[in-house]
Amino acid sequence: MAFAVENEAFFDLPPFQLRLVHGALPGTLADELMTHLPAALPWYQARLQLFGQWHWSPRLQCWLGDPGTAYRYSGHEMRPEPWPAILQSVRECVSELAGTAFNSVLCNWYRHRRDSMGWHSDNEPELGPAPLIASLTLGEERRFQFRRTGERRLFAGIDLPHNSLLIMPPGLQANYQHQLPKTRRSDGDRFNLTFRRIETATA
Ligand SMILES: O=C(O)CCC(=O)C(=O)O
Ligand SMILES: [Fe+2]
Repeated sequence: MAFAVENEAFFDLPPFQLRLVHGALPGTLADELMTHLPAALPWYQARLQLFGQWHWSPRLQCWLGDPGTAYRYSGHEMRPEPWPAILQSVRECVSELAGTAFNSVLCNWYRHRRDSMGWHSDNEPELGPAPLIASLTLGEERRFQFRRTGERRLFAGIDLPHNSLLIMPPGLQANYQHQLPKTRRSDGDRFNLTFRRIETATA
């Protein structure tokens, strides 16, 4: 079930409710980010090992955070890069909307419709047992999908338009997985910034 109030929509993934805020950032800031994110962030393409074979990750990414927010991901210690000036007000705006003091962000750049992210949940131990994750989309609209952990059947899909913020509440990650599949529909650049709070931060 889904319903909308003014600039927000709510989606039930029982027993959790997701909140999608439309027009999350001032429009001029969202447009400015579209122009400047490619050069302003330290993007790279990761190499991933899958069933013994090495592949290029189907997207660009980078990890930003406060000092002390190192993070283990697929067995690698990820040292965050510092926050660039262009993201300071974005971080404040997203923290305010989500009511959470985020100290790190994973940035993803989907360059075209064949870029994607496979099924997973954001359940790294550094995030604590029940993290709240706030996911900001800029650029091309793409569909974000959910399934219950341990099931193959698709449970829900939510279209994430430009300048929207999806708030995934505490508890969701332990019970649902999500993915961003390839698509045939849209083909432009999409940036996604998933704001997180590393509970084990040392600084
Ligand atoms: O691109 C998205 O909307 C999702 C990204 C994501 O799931 C993640 O960074 O963990
Ligand atoms: Fe995720």
